[in-house]
Amino acid sequence: MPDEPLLRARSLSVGYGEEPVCAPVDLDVRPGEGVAVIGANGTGKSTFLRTVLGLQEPLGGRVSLLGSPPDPRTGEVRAAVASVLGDDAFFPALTVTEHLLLTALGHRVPEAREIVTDLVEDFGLADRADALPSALSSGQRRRVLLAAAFVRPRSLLVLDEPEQRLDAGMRNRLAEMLVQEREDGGAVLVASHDPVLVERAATRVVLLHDDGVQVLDPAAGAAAIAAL
Ligand SMILES: Nc1ncnc2c1ncn2[C@@H]1O[C@H](COP(=O)(O)OP(=O)(O)OP(=O)(O)O)[C@@H](O)[C@H]1O
Repeated sequence: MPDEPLLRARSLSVGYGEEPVCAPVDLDVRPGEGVAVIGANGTGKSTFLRTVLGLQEPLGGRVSLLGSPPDPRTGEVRAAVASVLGDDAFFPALTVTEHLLLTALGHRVPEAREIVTDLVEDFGLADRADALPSALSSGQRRRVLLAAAFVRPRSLLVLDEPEQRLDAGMRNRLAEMLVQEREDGGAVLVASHDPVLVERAATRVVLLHDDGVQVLDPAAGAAAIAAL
């Protein structure tokens, strides 16, 4: 279907057991859009992201990713959807550069070495390029995980609180990268507590509550974060 969004949720209820963690969500995410999901701690942002990625079952309603029920195992989803959630998994004997090269080569990125070198620079890791994960700070490990999402082809980028453990300079650069992503026709879905990131990178904001879901413009979304 030509008008099919990358992601569509209709009355999507997410949670654990029988218990929804927030009100049902309606959402479409299309190329060129940046959607930020905001809300107080425990309102279901991560649960929502995991559900739309097919990592957990919805409690009710409908969700489609690339036009089908989300399944992270399909080649189509693996090729088009890059995500960084809360997990922190590394090969202990591979350096920063080797992790990024592995990801790039696994996704058949042409000129992988050049792209990895540029991203190592963009993520402020040039002086740690040959370091093993055990020799990185927590913020540097976070940068490697984020760089791995940017090193591979993608139509939809899904990030769960990417600002975590990043300093102010890196948060600003990340916001710029997300704007560029949209301007290049990519789509971004990001859960965040960072008002600056949300105001700059989002085109639309979804505020999760127990009793309802509000759609806000980016400035109102940033103000809502400050008031949580
Ligand atoms: N595996 C689980 N089993 C049962 N309940 C869970 C599980 N994981 C999370 N929860 C609960 O679900 C609710 C939503 O959690 P979630 O992590 O989605 O919130 P969040 O909005 O991402 O929070 P934060 O801003 O703190 O990251 C919370 O009340 C949490 O305690």
